[in-house]
Amino acid sequence: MSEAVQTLEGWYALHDFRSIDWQSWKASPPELREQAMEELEQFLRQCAQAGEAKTGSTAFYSIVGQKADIVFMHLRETLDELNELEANFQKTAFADFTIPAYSYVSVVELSSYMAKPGTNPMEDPEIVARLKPQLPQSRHICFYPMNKKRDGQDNWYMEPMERRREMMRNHGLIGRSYAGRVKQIITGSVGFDDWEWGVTLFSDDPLVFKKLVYEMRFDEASARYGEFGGFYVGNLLDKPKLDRLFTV
Ligand code: VOV
Repeated sequence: MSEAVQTLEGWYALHDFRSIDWQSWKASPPELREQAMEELEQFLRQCAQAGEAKTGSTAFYSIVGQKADIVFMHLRETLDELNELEANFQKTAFADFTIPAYSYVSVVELSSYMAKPGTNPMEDPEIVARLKPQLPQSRHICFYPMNKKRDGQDNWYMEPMERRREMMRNHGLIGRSYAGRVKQIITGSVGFDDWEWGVTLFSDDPLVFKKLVYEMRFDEASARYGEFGGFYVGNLLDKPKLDRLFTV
């Protein structure tokens, strides 16, 4: 049996994608829409408080295309808190105008392929910060789930540790060449959701997503072993954009 890589886990993650029921939104009286927006903004303020208290982080983006209209990405200490957040949102008047489109449950993960031997990673503030990250306010988000293949000769899980380490080293080198232009949050979802990892990328330039993902397609870890689910891409929903989006 190949040796399983040790992983470090941080905050739990929920990606909550919603579509807007535009027909109901347009047909509802202005007071109800106003109330719904107020309750959404209150929910977002509560989410922001977790960021200020460093007990979690939430990102809120609109989604381009028909897969969904908005996404909340929540990071929290426990699955219970994620459940509470879901319920708190459902209780808002705004949620009545949304239709669940997709969700993804995972946990922020770092694997130890690149770990320095003989050190305790949890004593490294940089590692702790990566396990419990504050989500950036970048202009764009890109999310997709992925697997490492188990198919005949192309079985990631049958590769010896040293081979996998080498491939992850090359993967990391490509990633590092995008430093400062993109932030990646890799969340593990084995046992939690339908794919093995969630990949969430943040950047101010959406073309960086395309170029990075494309370049990685030629790298062995992705070229031979990567399997990918649907891609969701979107734009930061700040207050002016939120108001514009829902004004009818
Ligand atoms: C944007 C930059 C970037 C950088 C710097 C980077 C670096 C690294 C390092 C150093 C490591 C290994 C240690 C760790 O930190 O876990 C990883 C790990 C991982 N990655 Fe990565 N990755 C990036 C970006 C990045 C992207 C864009 C993707 C999607 C791949 C694609 O083809 O679409 C990805 C995937 C992953 C996955 C699924 C894992 C876990 C694999 C496992 O078997 O455990 N990743 N990644």
